[in-house]
Amino acid sequence: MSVLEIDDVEVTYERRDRTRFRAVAGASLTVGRGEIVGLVGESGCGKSSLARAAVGLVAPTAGSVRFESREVRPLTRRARPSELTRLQLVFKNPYSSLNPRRRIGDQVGDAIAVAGTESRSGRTARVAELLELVGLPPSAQSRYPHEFSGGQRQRIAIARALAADPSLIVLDEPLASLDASAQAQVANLLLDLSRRLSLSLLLISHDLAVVHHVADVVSVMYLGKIVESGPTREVWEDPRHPYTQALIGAVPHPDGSGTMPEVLPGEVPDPARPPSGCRFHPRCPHVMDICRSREPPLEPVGDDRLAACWLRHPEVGREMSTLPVPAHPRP
Ligand SMILES: Nc1ncnc2c1ncn2[C@@H]1O[C@H](COP(=O)(O)OP(=O)(O)OP(=O)(O)O)[C@@H](O)[C@H]1O
Repeated sequence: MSVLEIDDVEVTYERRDRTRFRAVAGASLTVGRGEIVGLVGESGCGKSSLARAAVGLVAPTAGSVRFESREVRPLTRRARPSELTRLQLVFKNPYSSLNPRRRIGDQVGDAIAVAGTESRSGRTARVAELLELVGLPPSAQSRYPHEFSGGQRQRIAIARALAADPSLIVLDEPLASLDASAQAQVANLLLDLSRRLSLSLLLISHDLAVVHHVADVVSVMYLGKIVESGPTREVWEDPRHPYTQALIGAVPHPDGSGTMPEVLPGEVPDPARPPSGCRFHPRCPHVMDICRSREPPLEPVGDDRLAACWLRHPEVGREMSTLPVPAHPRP
């Protein structure tokens, strides 16, 4: 059963010069109960915008979002609707979401009080329990945010999200500001929490290696669209979209030898002026004529797998086995 259903969502912004553009141009994804779904793509592809639509922080201009079978309506200035308590968001920068002048115990306690998941008398014990769940000692309660490392602050942010007894946490680049060892620890913590609490996670990251380590299923986003999705292991082993191939090719090797030579030329185009046809065509090493004029549909390319690429289209594409797949690090 799905916890979150994002159906053909569009998110439109307006620039200062009044031009409107779609940062999310019709994206769908689902998160099953206890499942970890990764959403990957370069910076500017619309991942955060989709995440904000998923939790009701921005109103989609088209499409719908359902959480636990109920429509997610954009939040107003009033309190967060109670049906959204079990849907939590953890932001990119854990420091900015913590109050520097309040002790950690009080901040986690506040989150419990807001969610109403524990009576006043049971709150202190619950704070200690939540901190323990994220691997912090009870003594952390009496300390202030600046006394913690980036990885510990992210753990505190996760503890606050857990205070609401969520069924789903959306994490927007939770590891981006951390060093490699803290990244690995927090990634393992997320895996562990998801399993122990049957917690669903939507993990947003520009780093496919992180998603490969943690997520059961992955969706790859490019310039506002999902271009590939499927079980993470299969996508990692056998990517069907040239963009996914390039992202995998750009993952640094574990031996520290750095990224492969330029596999993804250029940058993500301005979403206000998306390329015609397939949005990826100006950067695609396999571009064909049709790619410049017609947008490829997101279609099944095997069990539980989807890709939006003319190369995969039975009537248009070549056989996928003829495509070179870049070497990538083995887990
Ligand atoms: N509030 C906003 N107003 C106008 N444009 C915005 C706004 N938020 C994001 N954008 C633009 O929308 C596009 C998608 O941004 P978004 O943050 O969703 O992408 P992303 O893939 O999460 O990238 P990043 O990791 O850099 O945040 C970008 O071109 C960005 O500049």
